[in-house]
Amino acid sequence: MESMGVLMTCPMHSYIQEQLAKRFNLFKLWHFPSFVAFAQAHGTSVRAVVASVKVGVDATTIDSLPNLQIVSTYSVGYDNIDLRKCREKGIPVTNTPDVLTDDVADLAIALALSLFCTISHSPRRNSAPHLTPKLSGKAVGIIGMGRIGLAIAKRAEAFGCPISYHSRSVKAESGYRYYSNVLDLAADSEVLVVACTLTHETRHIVNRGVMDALGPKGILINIGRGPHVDEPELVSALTEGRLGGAGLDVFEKEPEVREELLRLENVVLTPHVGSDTVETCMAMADLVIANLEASFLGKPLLTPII
Ligand SMILES: O=CC(=O)O
Repeated sequence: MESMGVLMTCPMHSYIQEQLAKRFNLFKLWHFPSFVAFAQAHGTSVRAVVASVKVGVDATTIDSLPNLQIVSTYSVGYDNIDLRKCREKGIPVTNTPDVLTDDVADLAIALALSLFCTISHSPRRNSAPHLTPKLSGKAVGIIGMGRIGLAIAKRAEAFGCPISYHSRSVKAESGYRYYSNVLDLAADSEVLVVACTLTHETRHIVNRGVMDALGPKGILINIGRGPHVDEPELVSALTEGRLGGAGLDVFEKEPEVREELLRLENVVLTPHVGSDTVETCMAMADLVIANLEASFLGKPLLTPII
C-alpha cells in the first residue's frame, strides 16, 4: 500500500507518524507553506486524511481532494470534522473509540482527587495545618453516559460516590439516577463531570446557571471539550467564589489557556492529555491504520462514524 497517499493534518505522536510512513505515501501538511500549495502539488494523490483534535477536516479540504476515500481521526471526538460534507460526498469517517476510555476516565478521577485533596499544591510540612474536603462519598453528576461517562461512573462508585447523570436518552441498564435537566443534576451534585460529545446542543451546556446550581462547594471537571463550558462565566464563578473549583483538561480556544485560569488556586489544569499514555496512543494509531487498510482493501471499516 506504499503508493496510497495519506495526508496528516498536523504533527501527532511519533508512533503514528512512523507507522503511517512505513505503510503509505505519507504527506505532512505542516511541511507545506499552505493547504492550497499542498493541494495543487499533491491533491490528486490523497486517498485518506488523518486528522486529530488539534486540526480537523473542513469542507474546503474535502472538496480539494478529488480522490479522497476516507477521513480517519486519531481521536474519539469528531466535532472538528465536517460530517455534513463527508456525508454529501459519500466519504466515510472513522474515530478511535473504546481504546482511550480508561485513560480519560482515569484523568477525570485524577483531576477530582487533585482538587479535593489538593495534591497538586499540598502544603509544606511545616506550614499551618490545612484541611481539605474528601472525595469519597461525594455526589457525582455526569453529563454524558456514553463509554467514557460510564467508565467514570464505575471509578467514582469505587470511591463510594452516589452517581447521577444527564444524557440525551435514559440509560436504564446503568442503574444510575437520570436527570433530564442539567440544572437539576448540578444542584444535586458535589462534583459535576462533563463527558459528552460536543454538538450544537451541548455547546455551553455548563453555563452560569449550571455553575451557580453546583455552588460554592461544587467542583466542575471537564474532560470533554472546552466549548462545553462557558469559560468567561467559569472564571467569574471561580473568582467570585460561586463555584468551588475546576479540573480542566480542555479549553475553549486550545491551545491557549485563559490567563486568569492559570492564576487561580482552586483550579487544576492539564493540556488536553486525556488519552496521552504510551499504550493508548499506540492502540489509537493501530486503529487508525486498521481503518485505512480496511478502506484501501474494500473491507468493512472497524470504527465508522458515518
Ligand atoms: O480529546 C480526545 C479525543 O477526542 O480523542
